[in-house]
Amino acid sequence: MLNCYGNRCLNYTQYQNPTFSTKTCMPTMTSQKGPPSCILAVNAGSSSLKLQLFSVGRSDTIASDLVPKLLLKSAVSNLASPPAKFTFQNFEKHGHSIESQDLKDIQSVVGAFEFFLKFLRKDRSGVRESQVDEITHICHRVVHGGEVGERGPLVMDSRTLKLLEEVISLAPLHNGPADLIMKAALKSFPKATNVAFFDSSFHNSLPDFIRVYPIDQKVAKARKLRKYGFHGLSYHWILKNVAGFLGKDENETSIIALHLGSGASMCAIKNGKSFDTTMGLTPLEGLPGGSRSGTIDPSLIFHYSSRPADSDKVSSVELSHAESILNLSSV
Ligand SMILES: Nc1ncnc2c1ncn2[C@@H]1O[C@H](COP(=O)(O)OP(=O)(O)O)[C@@H](O)[C@H]1O
Ligand SMILES: CC(=O)OP(=O)(O)O
Ligand SMILES: [Mg+2]
Repeated sequence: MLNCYGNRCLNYTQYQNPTFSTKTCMPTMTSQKGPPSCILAVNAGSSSLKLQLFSVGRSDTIASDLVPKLLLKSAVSNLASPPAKFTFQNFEKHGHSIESQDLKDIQSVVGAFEFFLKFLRKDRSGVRESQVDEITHICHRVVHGGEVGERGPLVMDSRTLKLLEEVISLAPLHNGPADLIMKAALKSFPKATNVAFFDSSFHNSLPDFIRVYPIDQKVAKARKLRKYGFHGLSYHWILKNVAGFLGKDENETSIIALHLGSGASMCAIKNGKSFDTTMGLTPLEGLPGGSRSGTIDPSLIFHYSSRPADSDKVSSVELSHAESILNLSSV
């Protein structure tokens, strides 16, 4: 799969349907329509949009292997602290010079994606029209996969988009924009296969005693309230590179990894699998981030939004009810 966290691709296995290995969360991609020609990788984060375009060719050594070649790298960053900044680097253009400009009117990752698509087709981008038309696959980083994304990547169509809409409320800062970007991509590239790769899939190895919150289990099960964990694509990339650096197999590599960006988390990786991570049901839990509190006393929210000392407010009743849910119902 292609990873937009680094400027190199990790591995590219043949694209079969896609199925995937639950062990590594890496997909094997088969296409009914034949091998991919150009792949666009899209990483929508909370403060930036990062994009890379690859062409895919046959390996010189093993004919059946497909090798991606990085053609361009682009980003719109600073979305959480405007003005947004656009960068674009075409590796096929002489000098590989980076184009850079402030985008005063772009405030969202969806706006950034639309700007990128327009720029791609401009002469200035140096990207041939035929290359854009050859985009056969678009790989999207999607933060929350909920239960449908547990086993790995999904080809996006109206049915899978609908399934994913159910988890938007669990990661509104990320999944909402990703949903809009996937819809825009399906519209702009109707012939391309769109695949969602989930940050949460890497953590499907969490042991039950970590995954389960100490709350009423009937409610927890019915509403799928449990630890999911995120930044998994980044953690897999870190794992792969650390294992490579140490000359070990991934399943013999145990590390504590930190992803420190606009969203921040930590992950304990034991023998190549996520064992514990700081983010939970949503990307709010754990370390504080660029625009989020991270873990706070769960009662704080009720005290923050109500004033229990004001006797004339009913909110004090609501407050004690809310706290009793957290206290008594957790037993
Ligand atoms: N070299 C750096 N030094 C300090 N902070 C950085 C550096 N690189 C990135 N950051 C921080 O990370 C943020 C971007 O985080 P990132 O995770 O890449 O984006 P996103 O949250 O959109 O995925 C920036 O807003 C900045 O605060
Ligand atoms: C999951 C998450 O927090 O992602 P990001 O760092 O891109 O905001
Ligand atoms: Mg990020």
